[in-house]
Amino acid sequence: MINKLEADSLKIGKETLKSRLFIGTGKFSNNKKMPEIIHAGNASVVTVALRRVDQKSTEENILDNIPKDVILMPNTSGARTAKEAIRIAHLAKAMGCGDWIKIEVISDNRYLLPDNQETLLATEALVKEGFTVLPYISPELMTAKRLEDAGAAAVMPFAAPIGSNRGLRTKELVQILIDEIDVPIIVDAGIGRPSEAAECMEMGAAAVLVNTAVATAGNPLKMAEAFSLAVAAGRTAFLAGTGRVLSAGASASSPLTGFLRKEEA
Ligand SMILES: CC(=O)[C@@H](O)[C@H](O)COP(=O)(O)O
Repeated sequence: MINKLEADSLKIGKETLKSRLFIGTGKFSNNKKMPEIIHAGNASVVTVALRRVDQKSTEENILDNIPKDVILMPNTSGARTAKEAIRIAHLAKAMGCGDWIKIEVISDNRYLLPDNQETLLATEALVKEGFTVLPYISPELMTAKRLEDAGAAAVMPFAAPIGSNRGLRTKELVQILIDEIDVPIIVDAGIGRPSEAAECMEMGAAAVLVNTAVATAGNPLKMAEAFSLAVAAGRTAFLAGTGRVLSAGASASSPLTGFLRKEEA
C-alpha cells in the first residue's frame, strides 16, 4: 500500500499535480490573502474567470494574487455559447495565461447549469488547437464519453449548483462517470464542506474544485487547510479500499466466545 500511495500522483495533460485540490478565486473578501489561502490548501491548480483579469486596469489585477507554484487554469465563466467560450480561451492564451482552459458555458441564469452541448463544441475546437481542456458539465455519461473522445484532459461534473454549498447531490451520476470514463473526473461546484470533498475522493474522483466553501468560510485559511486534509484522507481511503457494507444485521467486531461467565469460573 505504501508504494501505491507514494506513486499516487495525478497527471493532467503534460503536468503532474502536487495535490488533488483545485481552488477557485471568486468571492474572497480580501484577494491579497489569496496566496496564503492557496498555500494553506496545498492547491495544485487555481482557476480564474478571465473576465476578472483586466491587465489594462491600474487597480488590482487578480493574477497578481496567484502564486507561481500552482497551475493557472483560466475559465470561460460568462460564456453563453461555444463561440464565446472559444473567444475567451483565445484571449487567455494571448494574455499569457498558458494553455489550460476550464470550459464553462452557462446560458441558464437561474440555476447556472452548464450547457453540455455547447461545452462539447467548444472542447472539440480547443483541443484541436492544442489547449489542455477541462470541461465543466452536468454529470451525464454520453456527454462525458463524447468529451473524452474529443480529447478533453479531464471531465468536471458538478456536485450541486455553483455557489450553493449543498454538497454531493449528484452522487450516483458522478459515480457512473468515475466508473466509465478513463480521463480524470474532477468534481466541481457545490461542495460545501471538507467531508463532502472526502466523500468524492473516497468514491474515486481524481480531484475536487472548491471555491465558495473556502471563500465564504469564517476563516478561509483554516477552511482551505481542512479541505486539503479531507481530500488527502478521502484519496487514501479510496486507495485503501473501503470495507464491506452489511445489507442487514450486525457482525461482532471482536470474538464473542472465549470468556467465562462469573458463575462458570
Ligand atoms: C470558480 C469556479 O470555477 C466556479 O465556477 C466553480 O464551479 C466552483 O463552484 P463553487 O463556488 O460552488 O465551489
